[in-house]
Amino acid sequence: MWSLVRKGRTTTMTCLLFTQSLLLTSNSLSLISKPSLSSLQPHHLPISNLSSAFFLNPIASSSISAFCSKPGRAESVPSMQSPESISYLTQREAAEIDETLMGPLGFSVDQLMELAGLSVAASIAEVYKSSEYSRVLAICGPGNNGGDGLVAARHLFHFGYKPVICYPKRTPKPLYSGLVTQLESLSVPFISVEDLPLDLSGEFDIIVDAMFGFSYHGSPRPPFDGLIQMLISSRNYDQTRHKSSVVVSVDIPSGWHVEGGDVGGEGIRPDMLVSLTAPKLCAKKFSGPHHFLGGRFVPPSIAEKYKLRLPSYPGTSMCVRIGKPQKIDVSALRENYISPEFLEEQVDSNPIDQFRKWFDEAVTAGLREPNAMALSTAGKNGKP
Ligand SMILES: NC(=O)C1=CN([C@@H]2O[C@H](COP(=O)(O)OP(=O)(O)OC[C@H]3O[C@@H](n4cnc5c(N)ncnc54)[C@H](OP(=O)(O)O)[C@@H]3O)[C@@H](O)[C@H]2O)[C@@H](O)CC1
Ligand SMILES: [K+]
Repeated sequence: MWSLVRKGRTTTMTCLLFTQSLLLTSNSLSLISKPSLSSLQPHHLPISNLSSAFFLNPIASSSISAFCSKPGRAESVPSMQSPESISYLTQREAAEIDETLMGPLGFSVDQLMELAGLSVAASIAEVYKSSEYSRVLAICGPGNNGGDGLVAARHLFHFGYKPVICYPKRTPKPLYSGLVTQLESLSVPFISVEDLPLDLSGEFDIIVDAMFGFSYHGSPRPPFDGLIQMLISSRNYDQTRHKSSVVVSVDIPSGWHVEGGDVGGEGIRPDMLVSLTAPKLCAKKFSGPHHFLGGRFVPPSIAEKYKLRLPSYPGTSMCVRIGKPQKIDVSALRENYISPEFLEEQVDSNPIDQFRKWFDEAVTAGLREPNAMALSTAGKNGKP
């Protein structure tokens, strides 16, 4: 926010830079609504032709205030999808699609795992910023779900998080040993089950549950039974003393029946579920706040064969939010626009130059659509 104050005058100008729509107004000036300045039609005023009449001359004005949305809120917002309009897979369908992708369709498991893990990391980064949730524990199982966890941890490292890996049942295949080497080369620590702290919430902000995916069956065997219990305890942690770590499940909340969900009612309750390829039936029972879909690699032939109704991914995003929209704490949205006062003498006498300065500042601050703006003015009587 910039504000200009000169005592003894009553005239006011307010300049608002928005991230979405363009609206230019003044007492008697024309009204320009969407689209953004850069794409104005001829009958609209292009930015270079904006007459100084659109801006209150700083010398004649007494007070200028400009507000802009806070930098860093440029989070890409994936589209919401109604759960009813999305297909859910049985365990058999999930395995069949996997086989088709890696058989006749020519994909390799490495490729799909890389995209799956990247989707998981991207989903996490959409919701849990590294500035607040940097300490990540990825608990990885013996199969491909565990591989997704290893890949996600590597991407999270590159996104600025500090991952630690618990990988108790390593699979001696080159794919997995390669993933381990890649993490080791980044000095990402591996921790044994025995060395895990009893209180995971005290040590980690995010726990990535990559133990079991769609091939899980029966009851969890050691050491995963104990690990699942640790995740349940971490969620029940006394939240008055600490913030509890958030649990992000990859494809299936580990221990849940792939189709029936948490049938015993005592399983893990993840905060986030990242379904891969398409959600499995158990995802209908997921009641946490963040359900994402990742694995942007489903060819139309697969979608047609299995009559899959899947959401479209926004832009170039590797993930899309599905299910209910994120609950928003309205009070947390409020931002305090405090900036040093700035004096009329500091304002450029040429309003176009002044505007350019503000525009450059908005670009530098990383605002979304800095070219979208609204300008309003008030007359000498202080009225708009
Ligand atoms: N296109 C796609 O679909 C893609 C899928 N991808 C990912 O692959 C996942 C499926 O992977 P997956 O098939 O390797 O099986 P997964 O669920 O990781 O576990 C198997 C391991 O768990 C073990 N195990 C089973 N039950 C157990 C128990 N009760 N207690 C203990 N252990 C138990 C089992 O051992 P076994 O029972 O055979 O002795 C085996 O070692 C999928 O969910 C997704 O995340 C992406 O990577 C790429 C794209
Ligand atoms: K999982």
